[in-house]
Amino acid sequence: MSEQDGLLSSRANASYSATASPHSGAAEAATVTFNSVRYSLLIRRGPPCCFPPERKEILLGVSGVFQPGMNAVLGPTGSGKSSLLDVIAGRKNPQNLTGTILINGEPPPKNFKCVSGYVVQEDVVMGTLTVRENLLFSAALRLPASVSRYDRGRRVAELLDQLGLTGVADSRIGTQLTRGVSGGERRRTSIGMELIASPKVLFLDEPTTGLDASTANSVMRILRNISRRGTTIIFSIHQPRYEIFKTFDSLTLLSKGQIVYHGDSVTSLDYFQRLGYVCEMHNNPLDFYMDILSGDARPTEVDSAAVKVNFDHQDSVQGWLVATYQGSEVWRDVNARIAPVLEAFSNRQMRGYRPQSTANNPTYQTSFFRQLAVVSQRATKNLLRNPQTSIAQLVLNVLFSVLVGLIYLQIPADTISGVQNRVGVFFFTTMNMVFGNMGALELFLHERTIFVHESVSGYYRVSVYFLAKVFCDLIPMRLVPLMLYSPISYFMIGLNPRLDKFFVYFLNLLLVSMAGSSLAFFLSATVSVFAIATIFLALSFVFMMVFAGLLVNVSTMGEWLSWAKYLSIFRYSMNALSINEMKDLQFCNETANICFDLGNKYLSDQGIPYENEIDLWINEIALGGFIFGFLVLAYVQLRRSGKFR
Ligand SMILES: Nc1ncnc2c1ncn2[C@@H]1O[C@H](COP(=O)(O)OP(=O)(O)OP(=O)(O)O)[C@@H](O)[C@H]1O
Repeated sequence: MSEQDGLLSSRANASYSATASPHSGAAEAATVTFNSVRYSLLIRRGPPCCFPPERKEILLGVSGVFQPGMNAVLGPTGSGKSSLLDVIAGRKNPQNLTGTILINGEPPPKNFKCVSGYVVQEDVVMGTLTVRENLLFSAALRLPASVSRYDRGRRVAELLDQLGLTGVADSRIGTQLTRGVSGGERRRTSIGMELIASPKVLFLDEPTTGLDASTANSVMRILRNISRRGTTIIFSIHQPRYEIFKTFDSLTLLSKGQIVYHGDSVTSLDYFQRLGYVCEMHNNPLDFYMDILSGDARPTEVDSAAVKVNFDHQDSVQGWLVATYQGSEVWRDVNARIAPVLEAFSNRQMRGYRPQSTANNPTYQTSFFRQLAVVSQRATKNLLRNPQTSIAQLVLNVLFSVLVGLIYLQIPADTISGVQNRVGVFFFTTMNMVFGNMGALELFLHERTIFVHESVSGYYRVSVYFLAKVFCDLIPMRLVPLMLYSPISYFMIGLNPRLDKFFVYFLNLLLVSMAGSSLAFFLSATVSVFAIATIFLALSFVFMMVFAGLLVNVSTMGEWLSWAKYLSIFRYSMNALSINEMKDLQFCNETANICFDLGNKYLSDQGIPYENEIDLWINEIALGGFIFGFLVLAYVQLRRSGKFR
């Protein structure tokens, strides 16, 4: 078996079987074996023209075994702790990986990301929901559909109790604007969301970062209790205190992507003592290890192998520590545990064994429609508990409709101002509909970390999140305000009183508003910095506005530039509104008592086709095309961002 095959067949196949845990009381447990895992990335240091991409090695052939219990991964910042966790958890692009990862001697199943738990460093709990609601959300999506609502509630109550969260179960988590539960309670909620489905392997990326010493201690004690029920807990951690060190079963020390120690945490002190490093009595061993890795601590007795080491030079110390570890008893012991597992797997493969395909196994615990219901419910709750933006949108629309109604109040169809006022009102209204959508940029940007985490962890399909978010935005933020804006403005202005004309006006405003917001959704799913997304959106709108037909007559534009009119949602909207109102409209000079066919003349002068019924609808179809196109692009971008961490 090639190493590549071993690891990456892991992605392709197999459900993973359970073996008895070395820990008492564990009915099912998982032992993670990894061998020669290399992870590298192509990094570009400048513009593609001048800087070819360079390969950066992040993990340089690391091997080890994580058993049920508390497995700590430590190392200086940038040593590759998070990368190691992500790689084992199947959250990195397999194209950048080589090596073997086995769970209980089998390649991890394709849906390993969904059946294991991963608590990320960032906050990924919904701030507007309570602690209990967040856990219920996870339970509704991560437990099989066959588990009843009652049982889900019970499981959540059990977890709240286990994590010491019962007292704050009905408190909101809190957002940037409103204070909620404490940092420790928030972190425990994140852990609870991952524990819902009782994963056999739980990964935690720096679970104590940002917590005070006693909260960090209580989080680690909880994790230790969970590990004693047979869960393999693998976590990275930064400079924990001694109390926390005592909760570890195994310790992995990483330095620049290489392992300098992987074994029992208790005997780690003896190991370093044998290298000549003596930890003073009151020194925290983990602080001491960090000092060793950085070269700040020196062996008190330097043996012959270490004579050539330049202890003033970190790379020299690191190279010596790695080499010493690879020649040590500790490594031989690790290797003795890895080798039979690899051999057994390789023998099975040679005998023609192919891991059971999971291609037909459901990756998600729940159906598309159930996911849609649960995610939409959360999005609606979020909106109702954070109503400022939707109320502002509604109020602004009413204010603008009254304003535009007062400015253009009951416009007459006279020869002097009739055409100008109508064109003015269409431009103003279209501009209002398009620029009123700048807020839609928040849609995917705001919750990106939560979405990436939940999508990678298999809470729901990307399409579910996309549909839930889009509908929960379009209905309250675009459709409802428009239902007030359209009748107020239309009838105050005094446009054609025919009901069918009003409906075309309403439909057109809805389409142009949706087209503008769809472009905003696309940018929101593509760009991760709000300010940059705003600049792109504003520039696109201004570009489209120039070709609307009011600021410049597009029929007189040079051919080299006139194609741009087809990219303007302003133009389609202006054309449709103009045809709807002006076609066959007579403009009269009351003093001379004479009427002119100025409506048709205006349309002809602007090069707007209007004679056939379809001429109006082509504009609405084009707006529909923009909506569809931008939504598809937004979905594709969302899929891309929700694949790997
Ligand atoms: N996507 C990436 N692009 C560029 N460099 C990366 C990327 N991911 C990781 N690295 C680099 O790989 C190295 C290891 O990163 P990793 O996040 O795994 O370290 P870490 O030990 O977890 O650090 P920290 O303790 O600061 O979280 C770092 O030098 C980091 O800059």
